[in-house]
Amino acid sequence: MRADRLDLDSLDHPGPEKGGNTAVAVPMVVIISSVVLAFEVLVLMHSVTIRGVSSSWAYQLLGAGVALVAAMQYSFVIPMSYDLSRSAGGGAAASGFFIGSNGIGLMVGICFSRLAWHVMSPSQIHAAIVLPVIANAGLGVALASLLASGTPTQLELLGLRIAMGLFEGAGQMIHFLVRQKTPAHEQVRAAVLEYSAYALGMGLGPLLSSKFGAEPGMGYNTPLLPSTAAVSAVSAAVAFLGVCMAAVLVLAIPSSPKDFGRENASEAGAQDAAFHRGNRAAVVFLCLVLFSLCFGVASSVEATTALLLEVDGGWGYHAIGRGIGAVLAGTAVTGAGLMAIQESGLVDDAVATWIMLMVAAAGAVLLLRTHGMSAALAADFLIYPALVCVASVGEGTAIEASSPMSVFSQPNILVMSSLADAAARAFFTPLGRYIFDEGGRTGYAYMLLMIVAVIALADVLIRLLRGMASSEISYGYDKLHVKLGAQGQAEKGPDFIKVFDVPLIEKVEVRDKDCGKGLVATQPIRQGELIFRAKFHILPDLPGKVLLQYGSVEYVLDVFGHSSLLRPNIREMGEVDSFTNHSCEPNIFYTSTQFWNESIGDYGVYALKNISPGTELTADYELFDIDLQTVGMDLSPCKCGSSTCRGSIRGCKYWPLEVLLRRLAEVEPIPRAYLLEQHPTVQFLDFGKSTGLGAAAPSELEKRRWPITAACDFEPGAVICEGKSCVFDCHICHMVVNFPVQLGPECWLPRTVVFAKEDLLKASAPVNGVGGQREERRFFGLDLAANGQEADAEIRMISPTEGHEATETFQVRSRVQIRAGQAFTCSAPCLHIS
Ligand SMILES: C[S@@+](CC[C@H](N)C(=O)[O-])C[C@H]1O[C@@H](n2cnc3c(N)ncnc32)[C@H](O)[C@@H]1O
Repeated sequence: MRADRLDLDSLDHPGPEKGGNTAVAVPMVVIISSVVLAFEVLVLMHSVTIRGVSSSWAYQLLGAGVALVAAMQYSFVIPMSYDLSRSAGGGAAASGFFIGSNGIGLMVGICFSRLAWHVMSPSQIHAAIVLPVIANAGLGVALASLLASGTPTQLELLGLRIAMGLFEGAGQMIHFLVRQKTPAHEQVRAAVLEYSAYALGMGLGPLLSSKFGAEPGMGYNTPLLPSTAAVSAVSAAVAFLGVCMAAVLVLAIPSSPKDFGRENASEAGAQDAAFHRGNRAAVVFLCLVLFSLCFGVASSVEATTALLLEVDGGWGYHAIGRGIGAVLAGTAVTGAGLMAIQESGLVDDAVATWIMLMVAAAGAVLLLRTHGMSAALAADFLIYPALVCVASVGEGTAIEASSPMSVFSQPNILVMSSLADAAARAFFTPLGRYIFDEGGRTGYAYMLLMIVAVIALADVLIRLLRGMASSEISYGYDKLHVKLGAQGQAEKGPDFIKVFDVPLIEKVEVRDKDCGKGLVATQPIRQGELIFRAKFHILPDLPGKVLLQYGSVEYVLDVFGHSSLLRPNIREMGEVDSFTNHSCEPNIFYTSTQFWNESIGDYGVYALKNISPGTELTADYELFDIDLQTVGMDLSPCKCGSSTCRGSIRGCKYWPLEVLLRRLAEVEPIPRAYLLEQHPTVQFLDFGKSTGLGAAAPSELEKRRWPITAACDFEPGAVICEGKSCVFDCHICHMVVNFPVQLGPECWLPRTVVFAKEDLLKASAPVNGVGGQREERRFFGLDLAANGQEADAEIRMISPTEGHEATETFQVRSRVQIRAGQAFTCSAPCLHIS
């Protein structure tokens, strides 16, 4: 098919007709860049809080915005690049090299991002990612001025293309962040959104530049590349360099930002358990192959169609710019359509991918069978958008299969796919033009069909391997499903083992803080106040994700990252409270569990201090009954920033018990004092320390009482304990007792016990002789024997009566032998207050 062979040298290039319109081009780029930039900065600074839009959507829009700007800049120069490439000499392959040359800058930028992601802390990353965006906007202005000014040189244009690639690569840090904030089930959507925005930018760029930029055929000089052979060697070397850099980056650099290193260990363990290692490697590898082939073919089609239109059709640069711009903008529309289809659940990823592959194949066949220019453009219209969408599904799939602590972490997969993209651009663009030049339309069309067939094969293999992995996952989920009844699973897909639909808490909001998400007060909160009642859920100790719907915002909780091991095989996961961060100077405190059964329970979250709006609510994790290392949380170093920060937070079991109990005793009276102040009808009794008494843990989960028992064996007549009693009005019926339990020598556990009405009556005796409205009883806190029943012990008052409401001391003596750990009943003294 040598008849199709292109003779670039024989082309008659138009000379420069006029300079660009600087006055229009610069403000255009400034305005577009500024709008997108302002949006990005707003999202980055978290001042965009749109109710009804999940924060993960906001991040995905941010990623799309960044991609749009990068693509617009990249493609603004495309018509010029075609012109530039031809003046460089070296034939079709050389022109391809010019078009793909920003891949070199891209690779360097990607390496920079990946290193920065590792070296910087999360807060530094948040601050730093604004920089590439700002630099990019500046570059856009420079580009517009240069092109509009009239006579850019080859070197200037090449420099700009490489700089564009560099900044695009540096902007990868933003994509790392975006993908980190995107839950697994939204990764494909995030990728499609990003690549659609990218394609839209690629479409807008040539349209804008053909309208406002410099005219082509201007004063380029100094041909840079001499021959096709040299260009082929350089592009193969660039592709090889990309592969090597990917290998070094993913193997040598840990996956997480500086302080997040071990935090994700349990998550990694969970995901590793759900996804066989070999399968993961194969899935990621195949996704990358698919991804780079798709992008390679897409960029090759884009550049080759331009060549075809120019050489065969005699199209001018502006017409080519508009045509290709329209194809790329069409990609954005296809991407949006794909997203809409995915969101509506009409077809799944597999069906959508296969439809698009068939469309791409139809495009190649069209190229094979027809000769007109409109058919060539139509083929581009069919192939380019379809393959970009397949590529984005491939990248999303690879990220779904990521595992934080392995080589296949999200940042690593993004680096690998970006480098694969850069290498594919650098390699396939000249290759496509070269094959077209050598083999004509037919050869080129066969090449495309062959690559589409390889992509299809890769897709089949990926789906087979994923199917094997997901059957492993679903085994675990099925068990959970049976046990827990995973409501919401049907609508939300198999990603979630549970959906917690939580009403808004009046004074609290979830916001991004230095240690990830945190709870922040939105209104003043008084010391001791009950801020909210927090619910917790009992889950099996298996990996999985839970969807937390808080008002209209959705958060994803990871079972291993957001729950603690309650006992072997059972975990406890809170709802909004899962976002409470630790501080060594906490301002909230949890009361003991008030209620729980086999699936849920709740506890009170109280303020230890007056808390002003905007202050983060923090608890002291070392007051919880958990070993942070065992549950996979690592707070070393602690980032609470308080002046008394203990530096490393490991769990209460590492504290001397005496110190721990003293600290518990310090905080418990605070909510209690507030409660008593707010509710004068609640009576409080400090029973006092007693060496003779203990408390038995409830034998079954549903029992919430902690029965009082003998701490050791007592012979008949022995003194079991001395305690404090008080008189209360039976109609009020609220009694809170501080009942310290001895755990060792000088080691007391303060315990607040709330007596319900029936327990109150059992633990008190009627006081005779007081008239009026009040029906009064004396409260002892111990179970009294019912009338006619033999009591195991006897209560005697030992302190002088100072008034009928005064607290009085009593003594308990055993009547029979009482064994250690045994619950016992007492006989009440005869009470008469005149
Ligand atoms: C229960 S979660 C709290 C919510 C968490 N910030 C999030 O975004 O999901 C506990 C995790 O928060 C982080 N964290 C909380 N307080 C911290 C602190 N004082 N210093 C360092 N990391 C902290 C740790 O990564 C810890 O594993």
